[in-house]
Amino acid sequence: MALLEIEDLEVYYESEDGPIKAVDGVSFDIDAGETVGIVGESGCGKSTLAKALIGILPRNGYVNDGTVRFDGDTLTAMSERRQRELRWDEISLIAQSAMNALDPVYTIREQIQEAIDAHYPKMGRTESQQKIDEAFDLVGLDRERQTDYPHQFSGGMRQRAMIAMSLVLEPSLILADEPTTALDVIMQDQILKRVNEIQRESDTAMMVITHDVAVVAETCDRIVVMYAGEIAEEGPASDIFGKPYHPYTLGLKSAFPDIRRSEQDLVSIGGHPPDLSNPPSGCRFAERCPLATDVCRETVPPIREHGGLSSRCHHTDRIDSELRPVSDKARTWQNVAEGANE
Ligand SMILES: Nc1ncnc2c1ncn2[C@@H]1O[C@H](COP(=O)(O)OP(=O)(O)OP(=O)(O)O)[C@@H](O)[C@H]1O
Repeated sequence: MALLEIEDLEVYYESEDGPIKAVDGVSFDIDAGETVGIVGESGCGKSTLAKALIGILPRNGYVNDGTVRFDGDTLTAMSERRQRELRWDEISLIAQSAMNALDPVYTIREQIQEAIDAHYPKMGRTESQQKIDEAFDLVGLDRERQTDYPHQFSGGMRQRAMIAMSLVLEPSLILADEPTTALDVIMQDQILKRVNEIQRESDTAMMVITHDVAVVAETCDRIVVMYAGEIAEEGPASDIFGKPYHPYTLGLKSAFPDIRRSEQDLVSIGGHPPDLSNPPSGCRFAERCPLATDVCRETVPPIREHGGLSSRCHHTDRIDSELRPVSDKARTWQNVAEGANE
């Protein structure tokens, strides 16, 4: 049994134009100790998915259908109170705004101590101090800085402190929503690798949410690529980055600079994701896809398997010959938006 099982999950937002289908029929599992990356452009439903998993959707958001099981318990059938308890005990969120979540009037140590007190009210001071020291060591922060206030920390250090705070509580699952957005690339890489090591030592599962595929390339075991509320493609990280079979993944991959290659076109996928209150009836990516034909615009694509990959595309058989060779050229993606392949 997987630690987290998501089955046909639908998470919608109420709006004047009808429900916004931010997550629309998403299914995947995360095993204990596994790191799964959720990637996709802004607005594809990544944060909504994370918020639904731990029951912190905004007032107009709701789980329309589907189930989420955590360690065998069905989260989607639980009261919000029970979900909250579980969230504190077992699932920890490192949110986009984590860096700013520290309270300016308390020292870092006091804030971590408070989190420990809330979770483990019976733990003595010596043990909790030991845990804080260990957590500081793990994220590479100097123990002597525990008595600093947040403003004495740089952005990167504040983020490390937040990660230390979530690790001290020993969750079984860490949800990291754009955990390193505000940091430079080298720092991002260092922190994620460190969290990765810690997580492997303790068998903690992790779900990393990001729009930057490079961030998750080395740290994740498996990648789920989301587009317009659906899973476009999923599979082992090595295949997703090495040889994906969904046009969107190819575009996304080319849109991020590869530091190992010196000469590279700056690629951006032309056009915009569809309106999620009225998504297209066929493939949601068709309008921006260089391979799209009539069948894509009319019929929901089947899920095709290529090795370990599952790709929701009508034309996976044309990827190798037609798209892969030109996927890193800017014009491949620009022409579509300009209607050149109609
Ligand atoms: N409170 C809300 N009310 C209505 N629609 C919302 C709300 N929050 C998000 N949405 C919509 O739901 C869709 C998915 O948004 P979500 O924030 O989950 O995407 P995302 O992939 O996490 O984007 P980002 O990377 O920018 O955070 C978008 O179309 C967004 O406009």
